[in-house]
Amino acid sequence: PLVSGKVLFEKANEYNFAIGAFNFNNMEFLKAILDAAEEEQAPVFIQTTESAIKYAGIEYLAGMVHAVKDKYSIPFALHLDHGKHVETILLAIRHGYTSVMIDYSDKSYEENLKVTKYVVSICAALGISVEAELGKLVSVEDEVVSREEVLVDPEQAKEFVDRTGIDALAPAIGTAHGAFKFKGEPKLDFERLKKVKELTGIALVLHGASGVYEEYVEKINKYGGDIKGAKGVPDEELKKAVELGINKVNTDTDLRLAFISKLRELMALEKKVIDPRKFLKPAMEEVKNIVKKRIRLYGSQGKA
Ligand SMILES: O=C(COP(=O)(O)O)NO
Ligand SMILES: [Ca+2]
Ligand code: NA
Ligand SMILES: [Zn+2]
Repeated sequence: PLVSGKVLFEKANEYNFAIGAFNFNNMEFLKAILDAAEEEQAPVFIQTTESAIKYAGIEYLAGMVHAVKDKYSIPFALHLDHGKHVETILLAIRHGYTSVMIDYSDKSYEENLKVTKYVVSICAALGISVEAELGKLVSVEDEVVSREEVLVDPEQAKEFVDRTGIDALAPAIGTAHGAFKFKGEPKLDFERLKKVKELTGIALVLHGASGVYEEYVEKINKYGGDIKGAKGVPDEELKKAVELGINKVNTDTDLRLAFISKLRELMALEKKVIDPRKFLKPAMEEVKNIVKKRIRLYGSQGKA
């Protein structure tokens, strides 16, 4: 059933595992994610960004979720990912979202604090969980920016959590969105993550966490794509981040790579097909497979 993100954050934080937060913007991805989670008996966050809402319309996205919510035995939250505008937060609440992220990490600390407090005051009354972010999601290649400038400051995180009352915090520790996370070797600031957990004790969220697996990158390049140099967070690093206190792992790029690699392959090989379902169904299966793999990596299988 559809539940508040609060119960998911609390359980993952208490039992020290992570819950997958998988992005969707259409029926195929939504069905693949929920079917995978049901088969793994794992709780999940299903989440939409503001651009997903622009693409499909919130009525379609929220409507599909509410239509199927009682078909699944696992608890799952419908989460607004990277809510950059309070208006979007309010729209999501009106459409039955059960968790929201207010992302003011690109604004001043004071601005982030003020708006986050306001969102918490609304959501707390409604039993809706609130996630916020501190620091910037940019891959920290030393020559580009100094780590201090962009990564989360653990002391500041402590004050931010105490003054806002958020349910979960996304601390920037060196990851970045998309398929090109690192130029050199992947580098997550585990010391910083450890300090944030010790000081705040709350549920933590890792953004830009996709693994960007070689098999999908190669397949995309083989069948007409060109994403050479794509690199993500290695499984071992991800596991270490979960051990150090990450409780929600945002996963978007891995699902895209799985879907597109299968789509490109079939588009290249099946020259007589004109029924989209002949391509979309196998592509959905690929998404389901990668979601199951990531659920197991996060340690949340069987934790429904
Ligand atoms: O942080 C993410 C997704 O990150 P990836 O691009 O690594 O899947 N969504 O909010
Ligand atoms: Ca951000
Ligand atoms: Na989020
Ligand atoms: Zn993100």
